[in-house]
Amino acid sequence: MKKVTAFAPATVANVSCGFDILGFAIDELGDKVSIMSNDSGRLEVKSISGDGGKLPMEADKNTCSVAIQAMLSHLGSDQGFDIVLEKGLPLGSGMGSSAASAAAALVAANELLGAPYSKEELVPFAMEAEKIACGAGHADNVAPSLMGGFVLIRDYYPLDLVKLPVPAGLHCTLLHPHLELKTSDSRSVLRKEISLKDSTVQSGNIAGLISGLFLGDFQLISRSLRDVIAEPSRALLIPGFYELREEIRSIGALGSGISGSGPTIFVLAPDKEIAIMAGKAAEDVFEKIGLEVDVYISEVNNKGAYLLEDQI
Ligand SMILES: Nc1ncnc2c1ncn2[C@@H]1O[C@H](COP(=O)(O)OP(=O)(O)OP(=O)(O)O)[C@@H](O)[C@H]1O
Ligand SMILES: N[C@@H](CCO)C(=O)O
Repeated sequence: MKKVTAFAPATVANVSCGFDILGFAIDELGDKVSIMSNDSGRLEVKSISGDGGKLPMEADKNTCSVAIQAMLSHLGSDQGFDIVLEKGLPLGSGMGSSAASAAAALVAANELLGAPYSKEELVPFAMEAEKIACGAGHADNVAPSLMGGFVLIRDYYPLDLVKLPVPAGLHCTLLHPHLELKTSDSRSVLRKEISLKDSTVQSGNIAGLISGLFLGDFQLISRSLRDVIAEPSRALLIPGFYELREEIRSIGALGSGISGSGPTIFVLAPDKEIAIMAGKAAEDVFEKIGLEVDVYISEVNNKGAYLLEDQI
């Protein structure tokens, strides 16, 4: 039996001003999924490691199998698969953990089926899995995890994805304080209505951020990393958030914000040295609060999910 393994990276969704419409991918950190065809005609999650026993094995609850089922239904296929998931991402961290599982599973299963879909075409199937895990079928984790780089979701109905350029030198520091926040809970604290003024401010910033990526203008990117929609409600759930922001700006980073629905904080930096300094600043701030923090430094991953190895 042929076994195919794929890796899909962690992602930073929202990127401050792009609530539900912008995300980017990170290097190295991510989930691995191996898939093998079976004769049962069913999707069977055979094993999960790295999750502390917390994730569901049921095919209708795991994002790997839910995503593959959406793809098979679209193809009109009743092929069965055995699925093995190796979680590399912490749960409820804000690094797109459920999305990485779905993206890796889709890339592996797509390969076994003869690659009928491009990675962009796999995005809607991964969104079906996000509905199960997060309560909303948002694409700002699954699209960059599959496609790599910065991806803008210009519209959901119909889905319209735009891959954006990544300026040379741009680095990201991910700061993961040891707290767990569920995406569904962090979505429930959001205001349902926003004012005309906030809408204007947010539109200016998202337009500025995207222009900054195209122009490679770090100062414009820095001025645009501001969120008046989700951050004011969610920052209250992350101790030290505003104190860290001050430190981050003072060392020359471009800015910081909540990664996805948190509690991970992302920092954008113009080079690796400042990205490392941001990690040290975070360790100091969180030590004072008594919280442990994991620090990951990465360039923006322009490749997205990929096949690891084929075994016969
Ligand atoms: N393979 C999986 N199958 C089912 N549920 C999963 C899987 N991987 C993660 N989850 C769960 O999905 C839920 C949604 O959170 P997830 O872990 O994706 O959020 P996150 O990592 O905080 O990222 P973000 O805030 O960026 O969406 C969590 O309860 C998590 O335990
Ligand atoms: N855009 C989503 C991302 C969750 O990772 C949210 O902010 O809820």
